[in-house]
Amino acid sequence: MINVGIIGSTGYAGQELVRLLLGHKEVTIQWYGSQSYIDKKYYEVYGNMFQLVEDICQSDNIAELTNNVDVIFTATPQGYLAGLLTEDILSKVKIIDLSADYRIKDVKTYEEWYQIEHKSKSFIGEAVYGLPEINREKIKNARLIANPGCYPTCSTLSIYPLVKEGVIDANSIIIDAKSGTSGAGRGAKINNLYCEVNESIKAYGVTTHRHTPEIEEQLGYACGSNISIIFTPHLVPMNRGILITAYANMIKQMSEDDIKEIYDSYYKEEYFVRVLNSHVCPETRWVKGSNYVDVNYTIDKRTNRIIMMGAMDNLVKGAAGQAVQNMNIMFGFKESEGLLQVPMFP
Ligand SMILES: NC(=O)C1=CN([C@@H]2O[C@H](COP(=O)(O)OP(=O)(O)OC[C@H]3O[C@@H](n4cnc5c(N)ncnc54)[C@H](OP(=O)(O)O)[C@@H]3O)[C@@H](O)[C@H]2O)C=CC1
Ligand SMILES: CC(=O)N[C@@H](CCC(=O)OP(=O)(O)O)C(=O)O
Repeated sequence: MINVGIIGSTGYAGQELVRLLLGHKEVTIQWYGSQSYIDKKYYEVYGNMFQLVEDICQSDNIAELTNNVDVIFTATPQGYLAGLLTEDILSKVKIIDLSADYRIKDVKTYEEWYQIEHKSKSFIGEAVYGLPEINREKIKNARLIANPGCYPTCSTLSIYPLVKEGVIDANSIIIDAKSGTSGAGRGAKINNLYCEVNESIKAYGVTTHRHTPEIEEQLGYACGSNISIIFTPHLVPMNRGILITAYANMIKQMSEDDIKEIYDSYYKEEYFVRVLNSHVCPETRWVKGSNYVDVNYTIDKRTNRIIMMGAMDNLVKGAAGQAVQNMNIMFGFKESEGLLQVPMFP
């Protein structure tokens, strides 16, 4: 058994970590960290935890936490972990950070897109980008995991094999993405009120969304050069879910069967990536509450483009589920431990 602390346990990603870890055989949650609910019972913040969690929310005393747990999840705003991380902390405990603090290797790019100064640049090089399907070996021995963003997880897993195999021109990629509102967190913001979101759909962060450089970096590794893509997210009136539809020019002529072989070769051993049957389009409703990413593609022969699609739950594979998957790999547990939830429908 290992002991776990969650800083930011009262946010949407944090509560999803609690939900998943309560069903994990190898884990005890020792620390329910919070900023606004200190000394309140956790179930008073999240009623679904009534009679399941008796613990109270605690302040983020990282020194005490470090001495009492084996791994800390930080499900906190951008810049929080970077502001307090030290070698002393990392020498005692493993950290899985759900924010973007250590995802982008080039600090200038990070500071430009996030508009904040990075407070602990020296750890950026060491952090491992926690996308198990691509970086599993590096994750095994990591002390610090940069858990990928929600849109980047869905986008990278949907597109990566075709960039890596040189089937598409990576610079021609256009990603149209949609997210449910839990992606924006639990904090009160006018833009996320019911009347502002319900029965409407809008693009946001057009040309400026901070996930653009993260996706470019990961797909850039696949093709071995710096790339520029277009990434446009949309906010849709649903609680959970991300759908991406990506377009790119084909530079290798291949049949749909050939493409299928490529996807299968990358993902047939990957429990959490489901390559759907021919021409079945991924849907958020078929992955909700689970750690699956459903992917598929179609060739548009008229334009010589390929359309790649992916769907997943932003709070599970897009955040907490992926974080637990990373923890399982780091501690040598079965990778799917605590993550076998069947998608919930309706
Ligand atoms: N929501 C999503 O789909 C995804 C989120 N993430 C990332 O996870 C992180 C958390 O996101 P999310 O759960 O949505 O956000 P929320 O706003 O729902 O939660 C934020 C959490 O951080 C705590 N917190 C806020 N400010 C501070 C602070 N200054 N010091 C310590 N704790 C603080 C809050 O405490 P309290 O509640 O007590 O105020 C809360 O527990 C972010 O970095 C986000 O980018 C990653 C992938 C997907
Ligand atoms: C709908 C919505 O607002 N989504 C958030 C992305 C989700 C998130 O929290 O960002 P990370 O995945 O980088 O941690 C956004 O666009 O900023």
